[in-house]
Amino acid sequence: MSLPILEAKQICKQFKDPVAINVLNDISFSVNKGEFVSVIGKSGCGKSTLLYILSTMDTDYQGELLIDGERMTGRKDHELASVRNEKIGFVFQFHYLLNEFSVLQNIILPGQKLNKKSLGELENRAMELMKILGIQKLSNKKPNQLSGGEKQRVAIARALINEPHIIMGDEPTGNLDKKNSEIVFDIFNQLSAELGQSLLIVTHDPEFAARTSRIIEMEDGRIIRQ
Ligand SMILES: Nc1ncnc2c1ncn2[C@@H]1O[C@H](COP(=O)(O)OP(=O)(O)OP(=O)(O)O)[C@@H](O)[C@H]1O
Repeated sequence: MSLPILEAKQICKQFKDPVAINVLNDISFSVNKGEFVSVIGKSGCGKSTLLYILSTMDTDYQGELLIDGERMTGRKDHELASVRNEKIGFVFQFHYLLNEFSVLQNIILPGQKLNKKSLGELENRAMELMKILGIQKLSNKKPNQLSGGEKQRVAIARALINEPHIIMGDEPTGNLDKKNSEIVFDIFNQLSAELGQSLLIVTHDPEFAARTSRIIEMEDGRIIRQ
C-alpha cells in the first residue's frame, strides 16, 4: 500500500500569551491519496491552528508531521517554503488574487515561483485547469471583474497549477452562497474521485462535510470522532 500523503502524529500546541492554553492535544490522523477529508468542530476548537501546522506554516508545536513519508518537523524555514510551493495547494475563504494581473497570470504565478516548467507549459496547464473548472472564458479578465464563485474557482486553479500532492482549504466555501458552495464541493469531489487528488478541508458547513469521504470532528483541541 502506498504511503499516506499526510501524517499527523500526536500533535500538541500551546499558546502562552496571555495565559498558557493547550489548543491542540494529541492530534493523530493521516490522509491517503485521493481522500477528501473534512475537519469540523465548533468555533475556537483549534481547526485553523491545526491546518496552519499541517501546512508547515507554523513550526512551533510538539509531535510529528510527515508529508509524503518525509518528516517536516524540525526542518528549516526555506526547506518548508519549497515543500509548500511544490506539494501543497492552498484555498482560503478569501482568495487573495492579485487584481493587477489577469486570471491566467494569477493562476500561473505559483508555477513561475517554482520555476520547473516553461511559461508555455504553465499556460497550457492553466488552460486545462480552467476548462475543468469551467472558467476558460475568463482567462483575460481581472479578478475584480469576477463574481465571488468565479474568483474561488480561479483560486482553486491556482492551487492546482503545481500538481500539489494535497490541497488544503480553510473555509473555502465560507464566503460563498449555497449555489457556489455546491460548485466548489463538486469540483473538489471530482478532483478527488477522478484525478486522485487528496484534499483536507476545514469547514463550518455540515452539509459540505457530510458529503466528504471522511470527517474529522474536533472539540476543545482534540479529535472526538473520525
Ligand atoms: N495567536 C494566538 N494566541 C493565543 N491564542 C490563540 C491564538 N490563535 C488562536 N488562539 C486560540 O486558540 C483557539 C483555537 O483557535 P482556532 O483559530 O484554531 O479555532 P478554529 O476552530 O479555527 O475557530 P473558527 O472556526 O472560529 O475559525 C481559540 O481559543 C483561539 O482563541
